[in-house]
Amino acid sequence: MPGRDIMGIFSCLCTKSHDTPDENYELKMATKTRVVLLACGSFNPITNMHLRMFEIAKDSLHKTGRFEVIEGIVSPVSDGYKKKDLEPAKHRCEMVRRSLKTSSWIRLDTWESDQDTWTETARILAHHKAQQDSIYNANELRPTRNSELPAKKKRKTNAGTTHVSCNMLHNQADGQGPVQVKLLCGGDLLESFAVPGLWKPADIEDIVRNYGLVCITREGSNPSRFIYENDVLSKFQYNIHIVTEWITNDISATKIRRALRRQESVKYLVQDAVIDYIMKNSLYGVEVADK
Ligand SMILES: Nc1ncnc2c1ncn2[C@@H]1O[C@H](COP(=O)(O)OP(=O)(O)OP(=O)(O)O)[C@@H](O)[C@H]1O
Ligand SMILES: NC(=O)c1ccc[n+]([C@@H]2O[C@H](COP(=O)(O)O)[C@@H](O)[C@H]2O)c1
Ligand SMILES: [Zn+2]
Repeated sequence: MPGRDIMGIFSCLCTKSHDTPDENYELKMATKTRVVLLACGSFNPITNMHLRMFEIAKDSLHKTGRFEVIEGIVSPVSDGYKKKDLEPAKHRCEMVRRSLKTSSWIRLDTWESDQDTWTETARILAHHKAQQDSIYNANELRPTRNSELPAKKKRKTNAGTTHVSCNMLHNQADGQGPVQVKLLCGGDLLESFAVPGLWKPADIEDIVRNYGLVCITREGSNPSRFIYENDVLSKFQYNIHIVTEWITNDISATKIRRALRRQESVKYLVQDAVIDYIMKNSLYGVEVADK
């Protein structure tokens, strides 16, 4: 008789009994989904608000009691994005790297910025999901060929069939399920989904259906209303986590670049290590006094 998993979603034919909740049932129900937060953007340059975004999102996901955020990834867009005033990726990445020196859980990933051409965000998510899955498979899944299973666990399967789905089921039930990679963004990025021709409808659906979004409110955006007005986003609303940032801070990279161009201070708006780097490399039109 097919087993019944604790969430009522999966079933399998293995020897483990799913029919009666075991003594670890409550524990299993409390098991958290591990999440990697992926932020895509220009980071031109990275600001304190980009960094805050990760902290706010992590707190909010943890408060649900359902998620454990295990890593944050900053993925700067490649030079192929060709946005106005975009500094070369090597500079943007170096500023990200330096600004993350004080974080124990957020890291720079240069896979996207290393590409010669611009890459759609759905492809970036797919890349990082594949990375996570390969770690998961190597460390935890360890697919067992049916022939290697202990005799009492052998089942009638096609000879040599890999016992993956069943192992996966148990790993999930044991809380060791695959890591989810969610797109972390501000309200403006979410609302850019409505800009004609900017995002493929299939990519939008892929992102919200297969990955999930964590969206931080931002001055001038109303993510809840935006989702309400969009059929696809409404359908997958369960996979979109909106976080209201009450300590509002309207830092934007555009404003930072403007201030720098005008030789105004940006101290306490971006990390000191980033300011140092901007000064040393005369980025964003900064004129260095002793030059
Ligand atoms: N103040 C903020 N509040 C919430 N989200 C933000 C904020 N600043 C940036 N983000 C988010 O960070 C991600 C990367 O954004 P991006 O690099 O475009 O920064 P930006 O400040 O919007 O820069 P620019 O002004 O050059 O567009 C996006 O998802 C964006 O919505
Ligand atoms: N179709 C898409 O996948 C698509 C379209 C527009 C922007 N984006 C991404 O959104 C981010 C926007 O960053 P900016 O706000 O700095 O332009 C970038 O990472 C960019 O690659 C993706
Ligand atoms: Zn932006």
